[in-house]
Amino acid sequence: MHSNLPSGINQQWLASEAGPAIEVLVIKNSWCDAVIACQGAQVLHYQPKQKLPILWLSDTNQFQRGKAIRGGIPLCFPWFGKHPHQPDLPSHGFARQMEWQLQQASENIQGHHLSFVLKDNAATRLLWDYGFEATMDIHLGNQLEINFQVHNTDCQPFEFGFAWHSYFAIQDINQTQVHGLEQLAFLDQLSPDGGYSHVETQPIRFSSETDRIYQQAGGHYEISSGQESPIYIDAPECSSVVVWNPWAEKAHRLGDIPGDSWKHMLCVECGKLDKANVLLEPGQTVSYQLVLSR
Ligand SMILES: O=P(O)(O)OC[C@H]1O[C@@H](O)[C@H](O)[C@@H](O)[C@@H]1O
Repeated sequence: MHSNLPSGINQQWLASEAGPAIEVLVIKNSWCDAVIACQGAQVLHYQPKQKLPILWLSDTNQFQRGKAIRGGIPLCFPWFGKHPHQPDLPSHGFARQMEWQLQQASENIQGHHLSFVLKDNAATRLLWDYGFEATMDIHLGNQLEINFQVHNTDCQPFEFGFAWHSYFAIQDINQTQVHGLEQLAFLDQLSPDGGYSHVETQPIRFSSETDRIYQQAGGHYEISSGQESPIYIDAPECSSVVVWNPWAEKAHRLGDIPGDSWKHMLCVECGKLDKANVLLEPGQTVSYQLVLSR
């Protein structure tokens, strides 16, 4: 229970039949409406005033503590995708399944500001045996700004990968385009040939399952879909971008993408991953920023 939350923030619990509920902070200010889960410090909803929501969130989430929430902005950390040596470890790391501590919540004329921290503990040590402190600073104003910081508190270096696995709300995948990744080599995760040998000259359009990793991304992208106003994504320090839509068949295999809801979601995931993983020396800190607007 958090005492002294500033006005405009309400603490709520998302009920789960499967066990303890998930704590969320519901924010309303003159700029936006938003919902943030303390599990994963995960933004679940962000809607600038007079505009459509920017993020997609599954209707069928069970909000079961310790289980990844499908939608919003889960953070993949300290690895992306399958663990490189131990495939039985959780996909996309453990940060999205863990409870982050709310350290600070404040309000000013530009909106609300929340600061969450996750430090190594017995559970993280079992999965990744390093001392670390990760901070997620979230500003909820006329744009959504997230600053992610990793500090190495260990006495040895470690390597990590991360991505904001953002699920964007789109009108129709068949009418959607992503601008900003033209002319860049990408790894097609669905193609058996491997390697960063694929390049497209036009904005990305979608007509089947798509799962691509770009490693030399420029940091500025735009998603346009039908008549809706575009979504702008800025992540200047993130050279890796994953573009993912599961299409019908994989959506039905995965949890929490019911019916044709896969047509209304698109993941554009900014971070540093795979061959762009970050090596952090003891005592060092690195930080990355993500800004979303519409
Ligand atoms: O179901 P998860 O673990 O959230 O992962 C969803 C997807 O995440 C994407 O980032 C990957 O590129 C996909 O291959 C994967 O299927």
